[in-house]
Amino acid sequence: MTTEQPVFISENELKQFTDWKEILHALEQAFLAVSNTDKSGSHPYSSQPARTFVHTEGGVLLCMPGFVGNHIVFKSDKTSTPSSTLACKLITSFGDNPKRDPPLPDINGNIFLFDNITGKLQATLEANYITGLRTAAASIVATEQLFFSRVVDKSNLVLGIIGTGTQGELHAIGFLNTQKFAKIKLWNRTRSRSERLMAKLSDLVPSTLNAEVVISIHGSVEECCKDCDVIVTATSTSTPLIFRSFLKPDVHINAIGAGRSHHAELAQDIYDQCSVFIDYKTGAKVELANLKSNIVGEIGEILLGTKSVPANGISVFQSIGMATEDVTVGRLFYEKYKQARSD
Ligand SMILES: NC(=O)C1=CN([C@@H]2O[C@H](COP(=O)(O)OP(=O)(O)OC[C@H]3O[C@@H](n4cnc5c(N)ncnc54)[C@H](O)[C@@H]3O)[C@@H](O)[C@H]2O)C=CC1
Ligand SMILES: O=C(O)C1=NCCCC1
Repeated sequence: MTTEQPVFISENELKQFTDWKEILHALEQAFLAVSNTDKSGSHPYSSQPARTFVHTEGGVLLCMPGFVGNHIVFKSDKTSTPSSTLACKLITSFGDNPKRDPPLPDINGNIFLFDNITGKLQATLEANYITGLRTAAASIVATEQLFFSRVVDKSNLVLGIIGTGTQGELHAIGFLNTQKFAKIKLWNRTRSRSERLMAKLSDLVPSTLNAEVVISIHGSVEECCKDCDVIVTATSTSTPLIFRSFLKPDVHINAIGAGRSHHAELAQDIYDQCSVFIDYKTGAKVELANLKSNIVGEIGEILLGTKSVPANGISVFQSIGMATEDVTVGRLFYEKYKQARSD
């Protein structure tokens, strides 16, 4: 039996292993795993309860356990045999943190990876950066399925980012690295935060798929959403920021922010008319219980071919965030860490 001690993998170590293609693959595996009910086939499968919340005076602690069986860790390794991974993310959200001196992130978390045979802890991974990456990758996979699959003319597409905090930033970077856009439009409640992101993106752009992209900052949500084909909302607002009249008829929205509820960013007149897809039904039963809209299905059901994509109209990916995403992405980063150590 192994006597090895668990390793701790810091944010700085993790950053050098970022590979968007592999992360998108890990997300596809997570989506497939939650929607697949057949353990005997070739697809991954999962065990994942709804996450639990512990509320305190200052914030909330989320406990996110998950297991994914029969998943392929590396897309690029054609010979890799399927793996099974057990993990639990513990993550806090303390809304006053950004106002502290020095400021702290609102969200702070760690992923605990366990040996699938013995149940022993193998690794603790700092999870602020991974949470941002996997949330952005979930939106990118959802956008590929719900938007790019139904769009004929892919030239001159416009992406809008509403909320340029940690999640907004990683979404912008993820989309720049994986999809073609002619323009990226930014809005944030505090303009200086959009300016900071614009400067960062301008430095990154030459090394991405989008060397010619035009980036702009907007003074109102309405102006930012105008002409957008794809929108990301990544704010902690508790009241709606986007109304139907701001939108193109076939826009796709990734709504990821979680203020008082997970569906506060979009007005009811959008939910009255759109097709909503989610990450997992088990979580939606709890966290989207008050959402009045047409929830068509899970992204994994599209990937499995058991649900089809509406040909037109507004599509919304209502991202809750789920443990299986942290399971497959956490395992990918752990394997990359081990490879780097053995080189
Ligand atoms: N769906 C998912 O899987 C995940 C969702 N989240 C949620 O995404 C949201 C953003 O998270 P981070 O970027 O990490 O936080 P952050 O603190 O870096 O950014 C928060 C953003 O929300 C904006 N904001 C806050 N209150 C607002 C209001 N009333 N009106 C307009 N804008 C407002 C801020 O200006 C800032 O741009 C949070 O609600 C968080 O809980 C975070 C991680 C995963
Ligand atoms: O999925 C996650 O991770 C989170 N979702 C909501 C806010 C905290 C982190």
